[in-house]
Amino acid sequence: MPDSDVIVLGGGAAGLAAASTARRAGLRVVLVSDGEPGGDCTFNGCVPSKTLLHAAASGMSFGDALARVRRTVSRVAATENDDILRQQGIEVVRGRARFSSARTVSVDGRRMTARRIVIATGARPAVPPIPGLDRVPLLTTESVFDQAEAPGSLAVLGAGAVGCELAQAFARLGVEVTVVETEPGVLPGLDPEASAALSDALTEDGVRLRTGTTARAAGRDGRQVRLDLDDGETVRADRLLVATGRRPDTHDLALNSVGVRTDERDFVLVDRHMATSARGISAAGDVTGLFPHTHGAYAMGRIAVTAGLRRTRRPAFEPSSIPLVVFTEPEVAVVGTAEHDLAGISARAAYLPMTEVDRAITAADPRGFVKLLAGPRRLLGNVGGGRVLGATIVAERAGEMIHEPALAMRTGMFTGRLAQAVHAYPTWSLAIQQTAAQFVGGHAGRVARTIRT
Ligand SMILES: Cc1cc2nc3c(=O)[nH]c(=O)nc-3n(C[C@H](O)[C@H](O)[C@H](O)COP(=O)(O)OP(=O)(O)OC[C@H]3O[C@@H](n4cnc5c(N)ncnc54)[C@H](O)[C@@H]3O)c2cc1C
Ligand SMILES: NC(=O)c1ccc[n+]([C@@H]2O[C@H](COP(=O)([O-])OP(=O)(O)OC[C@H]3O[C@@H](n4cnc5c(N)ncnc54)[C@H](O)[C@@H]3O)[C@@H](O)[C@H]2O)c1
Repeated sequence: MPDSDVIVLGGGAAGLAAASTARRAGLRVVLVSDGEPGGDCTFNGCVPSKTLLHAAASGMSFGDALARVRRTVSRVAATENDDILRQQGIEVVRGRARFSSARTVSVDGRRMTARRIVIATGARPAVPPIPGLDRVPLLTTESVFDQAEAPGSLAVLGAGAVGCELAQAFARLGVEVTVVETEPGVLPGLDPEASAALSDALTEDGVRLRTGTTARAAGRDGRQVRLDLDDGETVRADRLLVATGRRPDTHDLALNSVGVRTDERDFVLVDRHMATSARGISAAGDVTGLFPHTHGAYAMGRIAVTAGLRRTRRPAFEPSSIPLVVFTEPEVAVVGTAEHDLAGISARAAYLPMTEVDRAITAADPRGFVKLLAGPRRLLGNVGGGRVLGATIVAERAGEMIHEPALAMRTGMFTGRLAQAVHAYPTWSLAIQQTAAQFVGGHAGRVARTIRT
């Protein structure tokens, strides 16, 4: 008889979701984590970065902003600590886990068995193999929020979500920021217009953007860090933040020994139900590389447990209608497919600049736009304006506005329905109705255009 029904490895968003879902289903659960419950989101990710952005936007000093970050992290951490988990009936074991067999895990010499095991060990910052980088002091998201004093200048390697959010926050806190990004624009992979709009916003905040180039070498110049770029330029800064993506935390789990397959970057391979290649072992969250955001990790953690309990109608992870938000100002929010990924589908795009949205005008920040993409439904074609395939929004409140198109996608709603639903005036969300109206007639002289692929 195994010691428990489920062992969850990792106490981040995915692990906490898996453990509480299993507990609610009446299962005996052990949560093993070598870090505090809450994981990256609470301690190194969403919570400190959003607090820092907010503090920087409200004009706080560097010292006050960092103090606020520490207080906020403690407050959030207090809602999910070991005691609270134990009160829910979850056994918490602190330490680093390793598989001994497909049903056995060892933690510091203690062996535990279970019917099912969920791997939710997350990811860590990945440092690229740039010559000299291993010999300079560098910050990652695991150390950037611990700085006691403001650096005079900061070089940021990578302009993904971390690079853009933290570049804006530090620039607003009075730090001279230079961002170096290999790809031609910031937030590569997203709609190029969103990337351009965010580049403009970061530049307005005083961030120097060096895109389409990378560091070929790193070194020190006195007390400063030096990056020699491919294009011949040299960037010097007091501190260097490496924000070039993540690698899964799988290296010492002994996954091979239990038949859990990983991809070429060591992310755990799973099916739609979060099952790995080894029977009885599931995985969830950043360790799968599927949708590296807290709400995705949480959804995967729940599915990893519930799918294992059912033989029919097993829940599946569907990232295609889950939104993501980059919390810069303006915010960038995305759901579904981007226009450049619509090859082979006869689709239409509707576009509304925020300069034509009264709420944005009254807020004196008409930066950004709403773009909705819609395509024909099977049998019904473009009747009712077609179904929503994706949305990109750049706006002060884009992170709130994106949930309407996300819900439309999730429920297979026609764009005509979004256009028919009377929205309150003057809200940011009214822009969604006005954009959707372009698929079924038009709005203020604008009509949806056919996308040429
Ligand atoms: C700066 C930053 C900002 C972010 N902002 C956002 C945001 O605004 N919104 C959003 O949705 N997402 C954001 N993210 C992403 C989000 O933080 C992650 O997607 C999320 O934390 C992933 O959760 P997880 O449970 O998969 O992994 P983690 O939170 O990394 O948890 C994994 C846990 O497992 C433990 N562990 C690892 N190996 C072992 C082992 N062998 N044995 C025992 N325990 C182990 C680790 O210590 C850790 O506690 C941000 C990330 C960063 C870095
Ligand atoms: N708001 C959010 O939801 C949010 C915020 C922050 C982070 N996150 C998540 O955290 C994770 C880490 O974020 P991230 O921004 O570090 O990773 P990322 O993968 O999103 O972006 C990394 C960027 O670094 C660039 N890059 C890679 N190597 C480089 C090099 N040698 N020189 C210059 N540029 C280089 C890439 O082209 C890319 O643009 C991601 O999964 C992200 O989704 C989410």
